[in-house]
Amino acid sequence: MSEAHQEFGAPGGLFRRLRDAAGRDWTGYTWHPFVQRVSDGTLPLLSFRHYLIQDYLFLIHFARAKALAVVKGESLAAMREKAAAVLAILDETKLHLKYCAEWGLSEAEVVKVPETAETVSYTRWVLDRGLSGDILDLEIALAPCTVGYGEVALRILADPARKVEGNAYQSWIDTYADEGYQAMARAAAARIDALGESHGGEARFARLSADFAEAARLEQRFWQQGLDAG
Ligand SMILES: Cc1ncc(CO)c(N)n1
Repeated sequence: MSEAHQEFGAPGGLFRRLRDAAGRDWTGYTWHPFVQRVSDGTLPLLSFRHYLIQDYLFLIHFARAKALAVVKGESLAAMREKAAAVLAILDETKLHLKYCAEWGLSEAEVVKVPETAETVSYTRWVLDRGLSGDILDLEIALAPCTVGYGEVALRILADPARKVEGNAYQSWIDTYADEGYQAMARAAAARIDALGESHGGEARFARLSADFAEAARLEQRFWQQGLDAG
């Protein structure tokens, strides 16, 4: 896999330092077997379906966590960016509902599905980091999600084993490869870099890096629940 991460964060900035420090937790997330099988088209539909329904429920709570970043935003520019990100998350759910509609599942049916432990643990952990910490703690908990899926898409585009023709998961891939999503992911990494400067990232590195790696492991478990359902 090439240099997909070079897209996100500045050299020497807090985002790249956290990503590098997360090591295998990060690569195990962004190149999880679930992702590889989306790329080569061999993921069982049942796996994808389980994942996508849980991801719909995930995004509802993730939007709430992003909204907390509006509340905790320390500048008008930050508040605007986060408000737009809340709307982007709510837009992302259209992808999920489109797939669900193809499977004959309505939104009313999807929201009735109970959240799994993987979904609850990840989303409520992010909310808790934001409630108990400051804006940097919250953004660190949010960033692996936003930036990670940007990297996932770039890894898939660069994958020699990628199935391009007739890949059932192509519209999922397109959503995250889309320039609008990629720009949001780059902006999220840039914000981490800026907050690192303004909010003492250096002195707080040990805790921030533990949180970043924790989010990456929670993401891995999120993919894994899909694989296990296949
Ligand atoms: C679990 C998870 N992480 C990240 C994203 C990207 O928004 C998503 N849709 N779901």
